[in-house]
Amino acid sequence: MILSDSRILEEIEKGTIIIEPFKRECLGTNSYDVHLGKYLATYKSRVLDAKAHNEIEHFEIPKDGYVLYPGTLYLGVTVEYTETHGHVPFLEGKSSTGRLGIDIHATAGKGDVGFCNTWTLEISVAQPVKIYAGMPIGQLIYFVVEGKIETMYNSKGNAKYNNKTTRPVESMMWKNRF
Ligand SMILES: Nc1ccn([C@H]2C[C@H](O)[C@@H](COP(=O)(O)OP(=O)(O)OP(=O)(O)O)O2)c(=O)n1
Repeated sequence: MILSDSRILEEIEKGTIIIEPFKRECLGTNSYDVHLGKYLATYKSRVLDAKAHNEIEHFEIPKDGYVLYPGTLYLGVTVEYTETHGHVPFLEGKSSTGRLGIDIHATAGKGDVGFCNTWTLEISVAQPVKIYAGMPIGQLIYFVVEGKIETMYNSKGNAKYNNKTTRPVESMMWKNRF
């Protein structure tokens, strides 16, 4: 089950869903629109190593926009900081971004119960496209979770992406033992 607009509002009232900043006009029928933050990042190395800590460099999107090109993975970040304490948040694209050939996640759309942070976007594009800080970039939807949560994401010793930030965060795969 996906939360409706009125249920999302109820959860916000209770404090079990936090979206900052929150604007009523960004609330859709059963989703909330999130926006592209001003920081982007790319990996320093062209060849990434899944066992290594691949470093990124951050840069700001200029006021008059920044052109993204195919063949490069850009890490972006939502303007919105979110907390979700009782539901499973999912980050989805928007039809309007998809129609511009912009993918906002490579494989991960699901969030965890207890995730408290801005969302890192794994951006790739089908053809060159200019993007702007503050543009609508995706939407959050909230699923009802079935069953008791034993380990909330925010208390999990190995939660890798819960350190509050306004910048995109690189892959922390290197922290996994494999
Ligand atoms: N495009 C996405 C998808 C998810 N997340 C956030 C919300 C999730 O709660 C958190 C962790 O996502 P995953 O569980 O998919 O990531 P991992 O399994 O790699 O990390 P961990 O071991 O920390 O769970 O990252 C994000 O910022 N951007």
